[in-house]
Amino acid sequence: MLSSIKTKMDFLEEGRWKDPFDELLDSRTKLNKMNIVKQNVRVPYNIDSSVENSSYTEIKEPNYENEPLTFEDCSIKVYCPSDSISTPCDKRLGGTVLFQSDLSPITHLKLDGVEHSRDKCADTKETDLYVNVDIPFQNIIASPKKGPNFGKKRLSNSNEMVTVVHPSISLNPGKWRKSLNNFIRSKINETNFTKKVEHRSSICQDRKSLVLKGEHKFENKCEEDVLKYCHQCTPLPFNATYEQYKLLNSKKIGEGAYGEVFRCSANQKILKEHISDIVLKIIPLEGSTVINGEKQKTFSQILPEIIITNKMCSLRTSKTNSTNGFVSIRKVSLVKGRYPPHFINLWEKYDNEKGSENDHPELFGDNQLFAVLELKFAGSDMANFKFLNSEQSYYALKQIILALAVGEEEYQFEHRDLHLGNILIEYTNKKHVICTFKNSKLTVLSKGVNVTIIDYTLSRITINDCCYFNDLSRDEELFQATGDYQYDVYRMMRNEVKNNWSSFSPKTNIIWLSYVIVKVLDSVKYKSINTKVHRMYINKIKELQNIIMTFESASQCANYLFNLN
Ligand SMILES: Nc1ncnc2c1ncn2[C@@H]1O[C@H](COP(=O)(O)OP(=O)(O)OP(=O)(O)O)[C@@H](O)[C@H]1O
Repeated sequence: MLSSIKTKMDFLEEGRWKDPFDELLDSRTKLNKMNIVKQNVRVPYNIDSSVENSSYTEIKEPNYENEPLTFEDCSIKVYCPSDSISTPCDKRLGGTVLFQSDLSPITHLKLDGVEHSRDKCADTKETDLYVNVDIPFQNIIASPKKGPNFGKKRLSNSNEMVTVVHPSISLNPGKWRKSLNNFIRSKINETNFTKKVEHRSSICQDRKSLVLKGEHKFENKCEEDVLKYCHQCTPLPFNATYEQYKLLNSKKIGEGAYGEVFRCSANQKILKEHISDIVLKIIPLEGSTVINGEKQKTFSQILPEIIITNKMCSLRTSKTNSTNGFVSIRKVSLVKGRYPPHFINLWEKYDNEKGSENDHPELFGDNQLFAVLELKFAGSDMANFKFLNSEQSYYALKQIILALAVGEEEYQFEHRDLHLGNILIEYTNKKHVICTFKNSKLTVLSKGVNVTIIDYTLSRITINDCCYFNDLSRDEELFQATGDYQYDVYRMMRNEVKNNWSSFSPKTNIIWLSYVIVKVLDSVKYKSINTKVHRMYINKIKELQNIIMTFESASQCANYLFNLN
C-alpha cells in the first residue's frame, strides 16, 4: 500500500493535494504577513509547571573565579511586563531518561564542569543511567541514602522546614522540568535553599509571556475573570466546599509541578449534576509560599488554562466541528484556606505508596487561594496503558488525529506538548467514536478504547480573533534537552513556527503525531504481539509513519484518512 501511495504522490502535479483548507492556510499566511489577520493577539497566560514570570532585563554572568555561584547568578533574567509563562511539565513516562546535552535544560548551566563528577543513579540497576551533575551550586549535600521523601520540603516535628536530600538524579521524558527542579532543590541544604529561593523568581525563569493587548485590558482583571469562570463573587472556603462527605472513594492519582490531582466520585445525594467519576486538579494561586521549587501561579497565569480547557471541552456540543477527544470540565472553583485534612491524608497515602515529588500541602496557610478544576476522569496515560494489540493503538491514533483536526478547524488549535503523558486512555463499551468535522459526521471504531487529550499549558488557540499562546521564543532551555524524540519535537516546532509562537502552524500537530506514532511503534505496552492482526496493524502504522510528515495539518491528515476532499 505504501508503495502505491508513494507512486501516486510522485505523479501528482504540484498543488493537487491542496484542499480548501490548505488554500485557506495559504491565504492566511499571506494575510498574516500583511498583518491583516490577528490584530488582537494574546500571548499566553499559560504557565506551566516549571517556569514562571520573570521581571528583569539583565543577564548576569556568574563570576566563576572569585565566588561561589548563587541561584541569582544562575538565572538569566528577562523583562516581562505582566504575564507569565509556562513550560511543559511533562508527564511521567516511566522510561528512562537522560539529558545528554551539556547544558542544563533549565538553567543553561553546563552540567558537567565544575568538579567533573558523574553522579550515577543509585536507585537504578541500569548501568549507563546517569546524568552529569556538576552543577555549580554550592552547599550541595549528597546523602548516601535515598528514601521515598527525598528532595521535598516538609514540616519537621518542631515545625521547622527541612529538606530531605537525595544523592542522584534520574530525569524522565515527560515531566523533565519538574524532575530537574526537584533534583536541584534536593541538592541544596534547606537554609541556603530558602534564602536563595526568596531572591529568585524561578530556577528556570527565562521564558517570557507577553500580552499583546487586544481591545480589553485582560491582564488587569484576571482575578475578576477567574471568579467569573467560577460563577463566584468571592473565594469559597476550601474545607466546606470540598467536605469529605461530599466525595466518595477519593484517591490522589497524580501530580504536576503545581497541581495535586485527586480522583473521587461525587456523592450523588449532595451534588445534583450527574458526574460519577471526577478528577480534582488543585492548583495553589497567588501565594508567596514557594511550592515544589516554583512560585505559585497568578490569576493571569491560570486564566488561559481555564479558558482553553473550557473551549476545548465545548467542542463536545459544537455543531460544525465536534469531538469528545478533549477533557471534559465540569466546573472550576476558587477556594481559600488551609488544605483540608482529608486531602492531606490522601496526599500522604500516595506519598507512602508511590513517593511524591511535591512538597507537603501542610505548608499552605489559612489565606491560601486555590483553583480547583473539576474534570471528568479520563483514564490512564498512554505511557502506562496496556493496549490489547496494535489494532487498538491504531484506532486510538485515529481518534487523536480526528480530535486535533476538529480542534484546528474550530479554534486553530495546536496542542504543542502532546507527549504520551498528556494522552489519556480508558476502556469503553461503545463501538464507535463519533465526531463532526467540517459539518460531516465521521465515525471511528473505538476497538474498546476512548482517547482524551489533556494539559493545554503550551497550547495555542484563537477565539474571536484573540490568540492565546505561550511565547516560547526565549525559552532556550526547553530546546536544549536531548535523550528522547520528545525533545527533538520542541526544536522541530520552533523551526516550524520560526520562533513566532503566535502564528497558527498546524504542522506542529503533525510533528507531535509523528512522535506519537514512533511511541506507538516502539514504546507503548501491548498485551499480545504474536498475532497476525498485531503485525498487520503495525504495518499500517508504519505506512502512516512514512507519510505523516507530508501533511501540513491534522486536518489535512484527517482528509486523507477519511477520504474527504
Ligand atoms: N481528567 C483526568 N483523568 C485522569 N487523570 C488525570 C486527569 N487529569 C490529570 N490526570 C492525571 O494527573 C496528572 C497530572 O495532571 P496534569 O498534567 O494536568 O497536571 P499539571 O499540574 O498540569 O502537570 P504539569 O503542569 O506539571 O505538566 C496527569 O499526568 C494524569 O495522570
